[in-house]
Amino acid sequence: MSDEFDVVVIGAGPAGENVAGRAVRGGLSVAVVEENLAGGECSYWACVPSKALLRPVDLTAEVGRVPGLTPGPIDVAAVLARRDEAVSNFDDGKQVEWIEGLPAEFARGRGRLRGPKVVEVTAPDGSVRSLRARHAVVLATGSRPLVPPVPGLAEASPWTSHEATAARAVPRRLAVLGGGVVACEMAQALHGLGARETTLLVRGDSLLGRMEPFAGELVAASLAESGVEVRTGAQVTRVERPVPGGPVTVHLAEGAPVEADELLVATGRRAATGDLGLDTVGLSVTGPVEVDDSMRATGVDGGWLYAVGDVNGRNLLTHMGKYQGRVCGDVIAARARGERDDLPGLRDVADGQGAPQVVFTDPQVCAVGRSEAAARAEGFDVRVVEYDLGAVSGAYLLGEGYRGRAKAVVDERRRVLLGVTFAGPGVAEMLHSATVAVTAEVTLDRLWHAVPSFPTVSEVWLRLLEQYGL
Ligand SMILES: Cc1cc2nc3c(=O)[nH]c(=O)nc-3n(C[C@H](O)[C@H](O)[C@H](O)COP(=O)(O)OP(=O)(O)OC[C@H]3O[C@@H](n4cnc5c(N)ncnc54)[C@H](O)[C@@H]3O)c2cc1C
Ligand SMILES: NC(=O)c1ccc[n+]([C@@H]2O[C@H](COP(=O)([O-])OP(=O)(O)OC[C@H]3O[C@@H](n4cnc5c(N)ncnc54)[C@H](O)[C@@H]3O)[C@@H](O)[C@H]2O)c1
Repeated sequence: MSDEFDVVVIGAGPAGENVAGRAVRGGLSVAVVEENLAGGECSYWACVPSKALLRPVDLTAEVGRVPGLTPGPIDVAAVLARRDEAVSNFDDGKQVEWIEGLPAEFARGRGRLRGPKVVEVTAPDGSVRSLRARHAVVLATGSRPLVPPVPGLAEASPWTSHEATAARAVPRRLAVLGGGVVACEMAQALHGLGARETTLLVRGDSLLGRMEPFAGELVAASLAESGVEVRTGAQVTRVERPVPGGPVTVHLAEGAPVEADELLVATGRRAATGDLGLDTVGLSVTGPVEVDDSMRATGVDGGWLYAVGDVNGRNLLTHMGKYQGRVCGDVIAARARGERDDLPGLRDVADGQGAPQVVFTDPQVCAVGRSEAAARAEGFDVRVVEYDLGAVSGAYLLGEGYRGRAKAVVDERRRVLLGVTFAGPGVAEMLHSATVAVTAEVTLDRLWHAVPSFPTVSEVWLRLLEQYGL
């Protein structure tokens, strides 16, 4: 078994797997090092289980809007069983098979840099193997949940998304700290699956702070209507859990403390750069690993170190990590062959213009490109158009009380879209139309000829253009 490869990838999450796939396709030999399960957070403790838990809750809300249909009670045991199936019962056999079939070497263990182009792998049995990279080492180690330094919080052993998505039972009383995507999605999922007393503790005054304000307002209203208590301006001062596994009390700067059976902390994530041996290659990193648009880490002599996915902090999203992985694998292969490394496909363009993202709540929220605030901050000549999604004929036919909103941010100088946001039931599948329009910089005058079908919610495209004046 050779210990020298063209490329060594540390981390077999979606980003690392894509680097491996593209580098092998480019004719290179690759080793992939993974300390836990091949497939990464996304497959077992993030995207996949959270969406498996949300789907029945989402569908129940959807059915409830259609006159003549009555949603039945959710069979929680069946939902958890389906979640387990979706995460392959935490067995990564198929993923390892895929990596080995590329073909690439799969090395189970913790990877750590030991100087330029050398990765030391400590296997679960404690044995150590040294892998040498001829061309590149790629960090694809993802991110870890961030638990803020609130007195008593860490000692209370709260859930993070890791435990919440893998829950074996749903607590009756749940407190959720945070107001971002994980907090909204998991509060809704667990409330719908039986956490009858769910309290969302939001530090600021709105949910989903990075998106257009109406998105967070619609999600907050929906959560409140379903019975979730949304407390904005909540400053947690102290947490108590005298008996491990027993009730937890969350003290706030103002108002009554919240008592719950479980506390979920969803206050963001930090890049997984700890104990990676970055100091052995001259990098001192406290946050994410900074990279250029070819995914190459900045400040490393010889330019052999790359970083893709959550660990580079560009956009903490699976599809963006996979995209970066494709760019990275291809650019490494081009450089290894001594070919041009600046062709259009060999640079990350999408991250800088606003990554597409779907929040799988009810209503769903999806956005691509720049929000109005971001576009203005960047100095664009901005004009915005908005439309009530519930006023589109197709929305009326989907159910009673369909509520939603659409917003387009236009660059007036070029008459192209800088960003689009939709919030409403079932809008997730509409996002890619916006992603194509924003990425391809289609002019509004040309978009006018992209005729949406009747009676679909997509007719909002027509309404937005009419609002604009076409
Ligand atoms: C609850 C939740 C829901 C989410 N839902 C979505 C969603 O719906 N859509 C979406 O696009 N994104 C979603 N995300 C974000 C998404 O999970 C991440 O962006 C994605 O997993 C990042 O992929 P990655 O490959 O960079 O890292 P990861 O998936 O974290 O994989 C990194 C891998 O590296 C391994 N590793 C780390 N250090 C070492 C080491 N030193 N040696 C060996 N192996 C190592 C880890 O074990 C892990 O397997 C969600 C996140 C959370 C928390
Ligand atoms: N559907 C999806 O695409 C999806 C789903 C889940 C997660 N993700 C990704 O995972 C990443 C992590 O999600 P997240 O929700 O944990 O992070 P986030 O950054 O989206 O939200 C963090 C929230 O925690 C709050 N917060 C931070 N520090 C706090 C403190 N000390 N006290 C109280 N509140 C505090 C912030 O105000 C914010 O509301 C996101 O970047 C997201 O892109 C994506």
